[in-house]
Amino acid sequence: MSKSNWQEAVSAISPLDEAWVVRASERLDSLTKPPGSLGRLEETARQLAGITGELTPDLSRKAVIVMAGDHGVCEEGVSAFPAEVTPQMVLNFLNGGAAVNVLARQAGADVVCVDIGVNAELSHPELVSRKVRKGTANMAAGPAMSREEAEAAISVGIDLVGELVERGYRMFATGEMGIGNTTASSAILTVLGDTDPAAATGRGTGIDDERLKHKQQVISRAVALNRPDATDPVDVLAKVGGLEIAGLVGVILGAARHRCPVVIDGFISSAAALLAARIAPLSASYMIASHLSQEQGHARLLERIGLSPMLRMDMRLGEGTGAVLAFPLIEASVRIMKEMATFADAGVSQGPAGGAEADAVRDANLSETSAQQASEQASLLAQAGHRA
Ligand SMILES: O=C(O)c1ccc[n+]([C@@H]2O[C@H](COP(=O)([O-])O)[C@@H](O)[C@H]2O)c1
Ligand SMILES: Cc1cc2nc[nH]c2cc1C
Repeated sequence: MSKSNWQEAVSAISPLDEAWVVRASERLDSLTKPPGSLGRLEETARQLAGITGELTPDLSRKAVIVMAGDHGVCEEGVSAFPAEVTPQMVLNFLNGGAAVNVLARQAGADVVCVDIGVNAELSHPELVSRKVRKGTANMAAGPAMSREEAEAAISVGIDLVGELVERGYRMFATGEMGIGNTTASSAILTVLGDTDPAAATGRGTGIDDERLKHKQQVISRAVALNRPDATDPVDVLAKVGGLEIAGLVGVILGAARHRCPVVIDGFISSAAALLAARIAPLSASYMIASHLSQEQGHARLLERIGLSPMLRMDMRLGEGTGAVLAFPLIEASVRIMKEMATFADAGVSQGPAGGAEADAVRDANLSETSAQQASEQASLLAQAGHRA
């Protein structure tokens, strides 16, 4: 059987370039600061070098891809908001009035809004119309979609990233809109994260205690009915996932395929990231976790992928809002590499004071620092892929 285009993309994902991680480490240790003192910025600079094969990649052309889809499981009363909010918010994104639009403008990023599975017929000059089907089916009554539909939605994400890379985009953020999609994401965490539905389920748009219990029962019912195979991530996606989640799996795989960093937003995006990491373990090293959502289960999802979030903002909106907030931090790490003076340039003394012996100690420490950090990071990134 010939490979589908998404399987081709998966086979084309390669590991980070370790030689560039080491080069980045050496550069970082030559800059006027104690080694390692810029913490996560340094880690990000090394990761970006390993991803792009450049010390100072130009990531200024960047987009948040907001995948939108409806969820049949809304019939079960699992959300605090009605399903019609999904198409209404799509129009809000297109008109520039949603939170993600504001934060994207602040970060100098473009918002690309995709109809991958909204029930309504939507039309707007800026809308990317790639509907795979009108909404998922209710997973509490049968599979959310067929395997073919899940694969088609993954391909939508991969193809879109390919098109954007052609147009010069070099960094991506994941965003989504779909009333009911925290139910799908919690079901994914339950199955792939081997997690009790109670620990995997949160309040989404803001449900009360009674509805939360009901939502957990709906998830347990959907998992028992569909029996997704935890060793087959595409089966899990088709049976208890969502079209926009599948589209984001494609965005993540596509970014990794094109050696671009992909910034992961909150709970739903992280469910897509866990699926992507299970489909293609190497894709995990291209991910940057932006923030820790308030949604119950998010920390566990990130831990299962081996990611640690950059920010804690007590947000739980989705849309890509947290991911877009992290863009300037990621660009700051490139700027550090580009603009900071080295010890030699600035005539700043490096390491412990006094004598040839101190110099020798310093040199030993420094070379250890570079090599150690680079190899630690390479192995952490490899482990992230391995764990997922
Ligand atoms: O990303 C998150 O962490 C997040 C947490 C809670 C809710 N959301 C957003 O809220 C919607 C899903 O919530 P719900 O309650 O309808 O399942 C969907 O449009 C998401 O973008 C997003
Ligand atoms: C208003 C609204 C905006 C959203 N953005 C993402 N999910 C959302 C859910 C609601 C209800």
